[in-house]
Amino acid sequence: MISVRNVHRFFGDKHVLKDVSFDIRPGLMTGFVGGNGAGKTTTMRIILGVLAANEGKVLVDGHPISKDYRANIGYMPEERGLYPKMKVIDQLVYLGQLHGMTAADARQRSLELLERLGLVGKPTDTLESLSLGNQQRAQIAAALVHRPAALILDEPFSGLDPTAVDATVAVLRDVAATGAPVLFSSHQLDLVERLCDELVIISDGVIRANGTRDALLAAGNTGEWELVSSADAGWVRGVAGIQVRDFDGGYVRFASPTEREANDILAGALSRGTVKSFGPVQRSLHEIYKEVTQ
Ligand SMILES: Nc1ncnc2c1ncn2[C@@H]1O[C@H](COP(=O)(O)OP(=O)(O)OP(=O)(O)O)[C@@H](O)[C@H]1O
Repeated sequence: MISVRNVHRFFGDKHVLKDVSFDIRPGLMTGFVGGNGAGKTTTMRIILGVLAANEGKVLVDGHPISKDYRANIGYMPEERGLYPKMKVIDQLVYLGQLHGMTAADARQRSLELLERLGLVGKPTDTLESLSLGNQQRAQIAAALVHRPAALILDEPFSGLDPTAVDATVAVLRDVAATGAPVLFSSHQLDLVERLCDELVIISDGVIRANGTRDALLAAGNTGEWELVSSADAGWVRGVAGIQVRDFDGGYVRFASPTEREANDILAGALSRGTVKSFGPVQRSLHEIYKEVTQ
């Protein structure tokens, strides 16, 4: 597990990371979410050691992160790192060799990654001759070629089409399944909600929320329920203890003191007709994000 502990960072007198602490657990995908300038890239650079913290530390399994561990992290930097004029396959093999792989192993792994990531184009194409989305796939392959022990990816999904997102997620999940901690930053909350196991929300250099995605979404429970039935749902307005918030024909949205009373409404609807849908109203990650970052 990678742990960021009480990290502060200043640029001049600008305090851009304020007591930042969170964990990146092995085997899981952790989404790092925050608006422009929130501090995501700065935090990632500090984990990688390309930037120093003014205060605080980065630990791996409770010990200060070592040079060797850092060298073995698969990193996709914000500024991307590949050479535009060099052939994609040559760069990947070169990066693999820098990490101690044989040329043959690096080539095999690179070709396998490019195929899995669905690179449209030839591995022998230069980076600059590829479309932006395909360049992005090559950059992702570059972070993965040496079978890293951990992954830190700055906006890996930006510019990818939905098919490429799915292919990338499948590959990242495979890396996580080897026990690697995986951290990725993103502005795309819908993607983060779908993809990550854990979430860290940062704004203005402060961690605003942190935990499993399911726990964060559950905390977004509103105590309200929605029901869509074939019969008119007007009768719900007469049920003691239930507050109807919205009502239109077979649709009703109501607040219920407990799940039990909400289920009684479901039973009542079933006795009057068929039920198309029923369930708690949950706030989206987008709504939770807006609330905690305000
Ligand atoms: N080298 C630097 N010198 C001065 N200020 C910097 C430097 N790097 C980052 N900052 C400032 O630190 C703050 C955090 O920036 P950072 O790049 O970490 O944010 P971010 O969350 O990654 O944003 P984005 O989503 O826009 O990439 C910003 O106010 C930025 O201007």
